[in-house]
Amino acid sequence: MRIKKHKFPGVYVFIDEDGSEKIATKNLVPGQRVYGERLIKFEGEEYRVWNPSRSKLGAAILKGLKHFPIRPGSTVLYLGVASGTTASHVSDIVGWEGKVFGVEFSPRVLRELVPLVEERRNLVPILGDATKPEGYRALVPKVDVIFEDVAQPTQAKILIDNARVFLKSGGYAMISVKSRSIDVTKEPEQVFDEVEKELSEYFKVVERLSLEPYEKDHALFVVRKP
Ligand SMILES: C[S@@+](CC[C@H](N)C(=O)[O-])C[C@H]1O[C@@H](n2cnc3c(N)ncnc32)[C@H](O)[C@@H]1O
Repeated sequence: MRIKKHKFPGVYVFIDEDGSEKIATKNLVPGQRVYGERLIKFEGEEYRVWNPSRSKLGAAILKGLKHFPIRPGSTVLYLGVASGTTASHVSDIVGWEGKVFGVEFSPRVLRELVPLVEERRNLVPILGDATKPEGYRALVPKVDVIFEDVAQPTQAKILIDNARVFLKSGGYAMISVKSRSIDVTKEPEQVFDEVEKELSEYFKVVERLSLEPYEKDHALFVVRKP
C-alpha cells in the first residue's frame, strides 16, 4: 500500500486493498489510537486512517471538498469537540507548530478526551458553552480557522458570535449543518438555503457541500470573514 500526499497539506491518500480510496493523517503521537481507527506504517511513518463515517470533515474531504483552510501551523477553534474523533485528525494536520482549542459543554464527553491530550499537547480541551464565547475568551487567542459541529438549532448564530470574538480578519470557518437539528418539518435544502442566507450576512460563503451518503441531511459550509 502506497501512501501519497493529498492536495491538502497534512492530508494523505491511498488506495486500500479493496480498491477504495481512503484518507489518513500522519500520527502526531505514534502508537496513539483515538477512536479505534486503523494505524498504518509506511516508509517509517505512522498514519491514522480517517473514517468518513465517523467524521463529517473526513466525509467532506472524500466527497471532493474544494476549500480546506486548515493547514500545518494553523490555530483552530473547534466548537463541539466531543471526545476528539475529528479534532485528533485536525491536531495531526496542524502539527506541533499549530494549536487546536476544543470547546465542549458535556463534561462526560470531554473527560474521554483528557487522557489523549496528555501526549497530544497541541489539542487543548475547554469545558465551555459555544453559545457563550465570553466564557472562554481568556483561554483562546485570535485563530486562523473556526470549525463548528454542535448540531444545535442556532448553529449559524453560534458561528457568527464566535467569529466576532476569535476569528482573524480574512480567516475561514467551516460549519457542519444538520438540517434536522434546525427544523425537522422543512426539506433539508430549504434549511441549508436559510442557513446560507444567515451566514452570508456576516461571512462570504465560499463553498457548500452535501455530506450524503456519509451523513444524511447534513451539509458543510466553508465561509470567510471579510
Ligand atoms: C455531533 S457531536 C461532535 C462530533 C465531533 N465534532 C467529531 O466529529 O468528532 C456535537 C457535540 O457538540 C456538543 N455541543 C452541543 N452544543 C454545544 C454547545 N452549545 N457548546 C459546546 N458544545 C456543544 C455536544 O455535546 C456534542 O458532543
